[in-house]
Amino acid sequence: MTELEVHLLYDTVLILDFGSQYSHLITRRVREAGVYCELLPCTQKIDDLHFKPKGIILSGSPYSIFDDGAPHVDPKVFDLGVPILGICYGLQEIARNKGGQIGICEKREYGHAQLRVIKHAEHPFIDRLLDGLGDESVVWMSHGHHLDKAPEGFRVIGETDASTYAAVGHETDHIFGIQFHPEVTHSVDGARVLHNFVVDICGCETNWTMASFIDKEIERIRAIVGPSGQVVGAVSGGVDSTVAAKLMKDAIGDRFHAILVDNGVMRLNECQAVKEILRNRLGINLEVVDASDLFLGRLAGIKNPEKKRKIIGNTFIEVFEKQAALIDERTAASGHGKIDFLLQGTLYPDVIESISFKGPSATIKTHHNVGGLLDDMKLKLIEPLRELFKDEVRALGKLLNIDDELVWRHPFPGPGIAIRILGEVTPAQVAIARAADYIYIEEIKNAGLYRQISQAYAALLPIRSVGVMGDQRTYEQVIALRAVETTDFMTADWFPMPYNVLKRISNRIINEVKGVNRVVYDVSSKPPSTIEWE
Ligand SMILES: Nc1ncnc2c1ncn2[C@@H]1O[C@H](COP(=O)(O)OP(=O)(O)OP(=O)(O)O)[C@@H](O)[C@H]1O
Ligand SMILES: O=c1[nH]c(=O)c2[nH+]cn([C@@H]3O[C@H](COP(=O)(O)O)[C@@H](O)[C@H]3O)c2[nH]1
Ligand SMILES: NC(=O)CC[C@H](N)C(=O)O
Ligand SMILES: [Mg+2]
Repeated sequence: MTELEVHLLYDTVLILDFGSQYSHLITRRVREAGVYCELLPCTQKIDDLHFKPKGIILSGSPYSIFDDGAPHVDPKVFDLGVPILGICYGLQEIARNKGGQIGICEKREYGHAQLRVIKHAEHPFIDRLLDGLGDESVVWMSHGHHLDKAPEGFRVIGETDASTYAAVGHETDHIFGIQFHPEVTHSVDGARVLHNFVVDICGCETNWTMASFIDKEIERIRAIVGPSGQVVGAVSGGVDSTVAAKLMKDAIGDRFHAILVDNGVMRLNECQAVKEILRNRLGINLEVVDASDLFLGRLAGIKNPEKKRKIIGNTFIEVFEKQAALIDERTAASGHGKIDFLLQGTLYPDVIESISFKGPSATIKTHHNVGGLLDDMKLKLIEPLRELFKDEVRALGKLLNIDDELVWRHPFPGPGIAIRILGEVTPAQVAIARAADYIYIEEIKNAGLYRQISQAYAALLPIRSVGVMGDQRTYEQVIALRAVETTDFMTADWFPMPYNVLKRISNRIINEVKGVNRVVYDVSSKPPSTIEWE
């Protein structure tokens, strides 16, 4: 099946990650240039690579190149004969391998710098990297080491006041290094530099578009599933699983079975709404399996967030397995094969996170994870979105004619409202949290702010406070409103909600939701807080 992998269908640039916090951005910028690329840890052995990249980018790194445990690249990258671009630490790594000299900056350079472009009429290939930048360009620097001497054969193509070797290139080996970071928007012509590298230097075709992806992916799914194979998919109504489901439906029609598990902690009216939207607008026959009693029964008495998450994750698996078996029975006479495949909406950030060369990071939260389904099920995975970022998924959704309402939906976690009710999850608490959340989102939409906010929800706190309503003392619970802005959900800023909107929301929640007499607004960023309260 390897001939169907995406990196064999598109010209692919390989980005080797040395742990910089900007490595994902390099990936984003290259894709924005219309070129497909993949991020792998810098420890990737070239002999184990399943494809030949058209070019390689070495990222920056928080390490000092002189550190004992500093990460290093497989020297075989230099034997592949493809263009290489080193960024910051990546440049230093090139120098280390090619015999240059690296030294410690007298003054750590952090922030903006003026790059002066140096042209070489007699060496036209190296001029390509900074082509179109004019004589000078503002770049962004973040380093404490720099080159004291470039390796043999490298010429300076750009300098700043503090860095003599701000950009270097090798005319015949096609190896380049830059001390600045082209991937951050503070480098004004950064996107142009990366475009120059992947297109004009590596010669990649700029055909990575979501339109071409659709055709290739549908073909790929058909080849994998075969003419009679059947597929089940866990579909939540979230944008990822909806887009994945639409692709699958377009590829194999009614041999795809979408299942939404009602775990009793979905948003108000959510299951029915999702079912109707998916059926009426996308032609996907989604089956809602009501397992709310099972989930709520198992959650009874549980206060610990991690326990809640695990119970919900495991129960999902159980319900899902049972359902797949039922579908097999039901379709036994259809002439279709048995269900062999499980559709997942895994995105590239999930994949990237699990490949870091530093190994897995500390567990902050156990994300309910469909991946867990696999241990017990013999189903093989199909993950059409595995190579995509969330904004690419949204673009894909639009091309697949999925409504804006679905495409721009705020993400909703699998464990749902259970991790937004602090303390014990009971049907009564679910009802309060749901009602408050519904009003909150409705008012955000009324105010025209839904798209500006990346994710918003109401959390129900387990504490009571004193209030006065109709001259009576009340002693009731607190709703905490959360709204964040983020692109990647790894970091997030709290959203500056206009006061008049807050006022309306607070009024409505206190008046309309029984059991709540106080509303507060969460002004914490991630980090150090997280988006969900549990
Ligand atoms: N209630 C549910 N029923 C069936 N599958 C679910 C349910 N909740 C989550 N899933 C599965 O878990 C996967 C991961 O959930 P996740 O919330 O990350 O993605 P999503 O719901 O598709 O999109 P979004 O991130 O926008 O909410 C989903 O793609 C879906 O396959
Ligand atoms: O499908 C999911 N299953 C989970 O278990 C889960 N936990 C958190 N989230 C979502 O992940 C993003 C980051 O959330 P945190 O800042 O709370 O970790 C936010 O978008 C959260 O809603 C989940 N999604
Ligand atoms: N941003 C970077 O890649 C920094 C590389 C290295 N840590 C230095 O300080 O020079
Ligand atoms: Mg979701």
